[in-house]
Amino acid sequence: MSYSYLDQSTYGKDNVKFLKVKKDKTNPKLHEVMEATVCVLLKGNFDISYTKADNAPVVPTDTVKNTILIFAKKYDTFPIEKFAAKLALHFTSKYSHVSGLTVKITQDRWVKYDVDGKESLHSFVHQGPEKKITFLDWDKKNGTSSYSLSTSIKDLTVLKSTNSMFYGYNKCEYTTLKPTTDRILSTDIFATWEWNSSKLGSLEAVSSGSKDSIFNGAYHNARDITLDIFAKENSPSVQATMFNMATAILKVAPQVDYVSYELPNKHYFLFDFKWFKGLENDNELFYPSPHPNGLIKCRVGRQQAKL
Ligand SMILES: O=c1[nH]c(=O)c2[nH]c(=O)[nH]c2[nH]1
Repeated sequence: MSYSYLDQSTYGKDNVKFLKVKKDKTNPKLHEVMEATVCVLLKGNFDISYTKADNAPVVPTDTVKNTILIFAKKYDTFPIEKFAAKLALHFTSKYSHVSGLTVKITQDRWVKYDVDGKESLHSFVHQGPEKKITFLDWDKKNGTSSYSLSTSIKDLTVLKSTNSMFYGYNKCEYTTLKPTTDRILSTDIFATWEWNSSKLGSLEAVSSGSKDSIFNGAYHNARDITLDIFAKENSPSVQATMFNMATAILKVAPQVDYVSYELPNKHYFLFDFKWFKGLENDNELFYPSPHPNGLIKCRVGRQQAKL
């Protein structure tokens, strides 16, 4: 009897990068670029490669990389949720011992800019660290209508210079924070919406493109709602604001079951100049305090209708 056993395993290729130019000869306005980073990790019966040093079942990670790039060339990569489903169906049907997989695709944000008052047909500005991410986790045994799929916006950095408050919190002998009705609020938005696979449709339907408008609509709605509420609300706290954002997204995305936010509270502290000839500071001069930062998370679901 051996001392150990293989409890879990998965493997594949991470950081597979490509830039795809989507050309449309009939309508040059539809010309787009996608820069993406893909991670595909296979699940299945690869046990002997770990326990017996037998590589017979191993689909090399190099093959996984080549497949991702060939598929990116041959098929539409927009939206990334569809491309993830396409890859998932391929790896699980091509190799019978692959029982499932995870696919993560991270898309850079390249946006066309205006030249002479008109949107350029082919020149883009990179929007910094902001990303769109999709994550698919699927086990073949559950059938193609049962999978776990989510989409996120990550690292969208925002700041508002007023209309943010924080007061009424618990106070004890450790509390030094002063309540405020006017502070800086800044965060790196990380929002995730989790799809209900039975409402969305099978992986075949997702990979066929018939759900593209649902994915595109949810992404644009989630981004707009996040930025809109951030700007419009006189925020009582990060907690209350993120809950309102999540609720608003659930209202417009019926195929989504949960919306999560993970928001650092990137503090900017008012500098006290009173020591300098009593100089007043009317919420004008702050110093960024990158650490420690608050970190506030929530996952919001839809209330079941009461019978
Ligand atoms: O919006 C906030 N939520 C908190 O929980 C918190 N805690 C803190 O010190 N400042 C803030 N701000």
